[in-house]
Amino acid sequence: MSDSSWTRVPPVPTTTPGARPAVPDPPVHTTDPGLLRSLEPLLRSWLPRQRWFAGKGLPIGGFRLVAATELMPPGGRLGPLGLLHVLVDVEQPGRPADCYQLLLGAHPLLPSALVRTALGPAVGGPYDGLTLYDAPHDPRLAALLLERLRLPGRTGRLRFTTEPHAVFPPGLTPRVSTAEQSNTSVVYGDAYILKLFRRVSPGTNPDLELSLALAKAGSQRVAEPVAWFESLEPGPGPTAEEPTTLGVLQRFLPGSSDGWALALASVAEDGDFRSEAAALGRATAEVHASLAAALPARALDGAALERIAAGMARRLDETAAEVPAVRQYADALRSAFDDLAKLGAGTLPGAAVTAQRIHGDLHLGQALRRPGGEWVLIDFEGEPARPLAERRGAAPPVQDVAGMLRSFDYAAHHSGNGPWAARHRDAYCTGYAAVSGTDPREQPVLIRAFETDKAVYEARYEARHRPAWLPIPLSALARLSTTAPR
Ligand SMILES: Nc1ncnc2c1ncn2[C@@H]1O[C@H](COP(=O)(O)OP(=O)(O)O)[C@@H](O)[C@H]1O
Ligand SMILES: O=P(O)(O)O[C@H]1O[C@H](CO)[C@@H](O[C@H]2O[C@H](CO)[C@@H](O)[C@H](O)[C@H]2O)[C@H](O)[C@H]1O
Repeated sequence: MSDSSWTRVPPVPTTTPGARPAVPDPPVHTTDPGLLRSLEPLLRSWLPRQRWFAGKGLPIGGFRLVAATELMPPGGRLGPLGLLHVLVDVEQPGRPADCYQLLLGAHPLLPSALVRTALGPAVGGPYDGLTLYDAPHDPRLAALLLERLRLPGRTGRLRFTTEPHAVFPPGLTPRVSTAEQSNTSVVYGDAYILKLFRRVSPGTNPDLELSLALAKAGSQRVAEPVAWFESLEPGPGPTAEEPTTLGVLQRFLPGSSDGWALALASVAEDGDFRSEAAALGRATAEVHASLAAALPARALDGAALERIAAGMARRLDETAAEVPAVRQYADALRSAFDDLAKLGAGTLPGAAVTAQRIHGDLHLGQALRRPGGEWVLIDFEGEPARPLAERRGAAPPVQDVAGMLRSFDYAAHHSGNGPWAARHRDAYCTGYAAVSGTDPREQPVLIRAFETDKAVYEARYEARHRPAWLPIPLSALARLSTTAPR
């Protein structure tokens, strides 16, 4: 992203529901090195404590202010009343700089409800003497963000887009979602949910791209995006001209339960969740069909399959180097990827494989069951650890199926009921096959390779974030290392 800038903008005008007044004239950009100097000591201590901070355990080398923009309430003035929007690059040894989105409030004296969200008092710079805190937790500033989202247009280098039919009623009470998350979400009056991406990559986030494509195709399997905002700061590489997605406001699905919670409840009572699992399989296949129709899809040639297999083998090697417990299985697991490459080379038989846009990180927690029983898929971001270009590429849909099969295994092993997994994995595949016409169980080489790749990813994820859960993917790797495809 480009030179540092600090943007102070005029107040957002008051609006009435449905009205779309123009956004004020372009604001003034100023460079203020004092701002970064005052933020630095606070960020050094606060950032590593955030769940979404990717570089945990590594020292922070330095910061680079990408952009700072102050959003103002109607009639507001700078300082305690505004919301400071910051994009900052964080440099750490051994990894490319990560760009984080911060939304900060500043106040001389924090109310007790906000104390735990404090970064600390700023010393020097434009906020000297004010305590900075995480703005999404402040209902006043969260409401200000929603107010800004209802007005399409630019504020500095931030661009706000609103779907023409979206009408936000006034007075929606904001609350930060307590779900364990990679990002931060604010729920407004059980009507909308605003997901604020924390670690941002230049370009369009697939969560916006895919849920918008599905909604525009009339799919009922997605929560419709109604507004979003982006940074117009140019980024490096091929997406330099594309805006960077920062936040997406979607319809909230009240009364829905996530698949992980439902599955855990079923495992605990050794219950029968098979009709729900089959419905989820059907929903997955419907989403795949809609994505294949809306966005490019193609048949994969042998060389492409061999490249996919090589990528899986590389990730296995990287994971074995990072997670010692994986090493004992590595040689045996490589056979899964060798078989996939042989499928590509034509020395193992198998049906043609297509690639298309997919969910990319499908698991039970990414499926919401509405009160009427219909499943909706959320969070189309892909695996957060993969580069954006890879997450936006086409991939075989069996990758999503494998992700969900892993999730049934997770739910069962989490509560020590292995047989539950087998029954529900079968039911999910039956549902998927009924709609797609392709039964994943009849593609043993493909499913074993993708399941292995996912379990390898999970081993690294758990080692980094939840070491106590590492035995779950390890037990899958043990199974997959001895299971030849059926
Ligand atoms: N449209 C929605 N309606 C209701 N709840 C939602 C909706 N979208 C997300 N959620 C809730 O918010 C949680 C986090 O959303 P998600 O998109 O998975 O964020 P993250 O990428 O940060 O993990 C979900 O587990 C779900 O409980
Ligand atoms: O939902 P996220 O996009 O943050 O996905 C990441 O975190 C998930 C855990 O919250 C992780 O999923 C793994 O644990 C789940 C149970 O908590 C399980 O259902 C999944 O099958 C398992 O992969 C996901 O891998 C990670 O990308």
